[in-house]
Amino acid sequence: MEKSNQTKVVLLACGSFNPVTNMHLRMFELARDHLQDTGNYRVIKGIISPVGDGYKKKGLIEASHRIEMAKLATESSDWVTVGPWEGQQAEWVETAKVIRHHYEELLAAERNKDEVDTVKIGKKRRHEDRDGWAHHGRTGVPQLKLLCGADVLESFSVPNLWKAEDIAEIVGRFGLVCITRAGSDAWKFVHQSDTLWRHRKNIHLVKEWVTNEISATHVRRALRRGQSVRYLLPDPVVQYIREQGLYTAESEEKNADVVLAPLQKYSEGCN
Ligand SMILES: Nc1ncnc2c1ncn2[C@@H]1O[C@H](COP(=O)(O)OP(=O)(O)OP(=O)(O)O)[C@@H](O)[C@H]1O
Ligand SMILES: NC(=O)c1ccc[n+]([C@@H]2O[C@H](COP(=O)(O)O)[C@@H](O)[C@H]2O)c1
Ligand SMILES: [Zn+2]
Repeated sequence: MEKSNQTKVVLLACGSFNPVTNMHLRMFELARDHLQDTGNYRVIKGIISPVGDGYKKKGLIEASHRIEMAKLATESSDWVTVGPWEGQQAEWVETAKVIRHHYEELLAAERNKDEVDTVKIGKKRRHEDRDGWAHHGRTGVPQLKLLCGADVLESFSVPNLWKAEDIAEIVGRFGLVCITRAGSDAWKFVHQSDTLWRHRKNIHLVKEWVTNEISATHVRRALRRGQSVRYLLPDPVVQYIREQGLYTAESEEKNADVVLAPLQKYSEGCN
């Protein structure tokens, strides 16, 4: 039941989605259950944001295909949608920037809703927290949280992959919901990082008890070998891959000799 003191939340998942799998969709369901079980949150929307081609990950096929597959995969969901903006950018976009973009969209939508409602406009407050990030005190604006798997959380410590200030902004200003597996050391990881520990109240670790090892890498491998991927991906996605002839030995070699965009950017010291 909806309570007035519940915080509305939108979940944003950034990743390759090369292709989107049933596990990616499960992440959203697990995260929503976890947040709503606390009694403090109401999850109103989920957004899948496939990364742009500029990310240069090995085997990454065109964003237009990955966006289309994500749209087909979410046709059956009444709350998870696709955010195509990131995938449409020519250059790779840092995740913190992607979150900011979606937060601006939420604010704009809320502004449109109560533009003429002077009572609500009267409630508008802009305040800054202890880290200096502006928050909009308007009651209607949902929180936007990044949804990811434990591998992304653990990648925070890979040298030259993430900027420290981006990590601080993601966990400090927005918040993180992370799907972990039984036996995963995500809590230890949070404990060992001063930034993550400082913002631990904004980090929700969701334990997945029924472990599911579906990975896009496995799916691409099976497709190259002409094996069935049915029930690993939603049927419309399987059909699209077949129709378009996606995921071949050739596509797996894309970007084989290129450095991943963030590593390129941050190792050059031009951040
Ligand atoms: N089995 C899983 N359990 C928890 N999170 C997962 C799982 N698979 C993917 N994720 C998460 O889904 C998001 C998108 O990941 P990504 O597109 O890399 O999928 P993937 O299946 O890991 O693909 P790949 O094998 O190409 O790395 C990331 O946040 C990742 O951590
Ligand atoms: N510094 C950063 O903002 C940064 C670094 C590495 C990966 N990422 C993002 O994390 C996601 C990881 O996706 P994959 O697990 O498919 O590689 C992508 O959306 C990528 O853009 C962001
Ligand atoms: Zn991955």
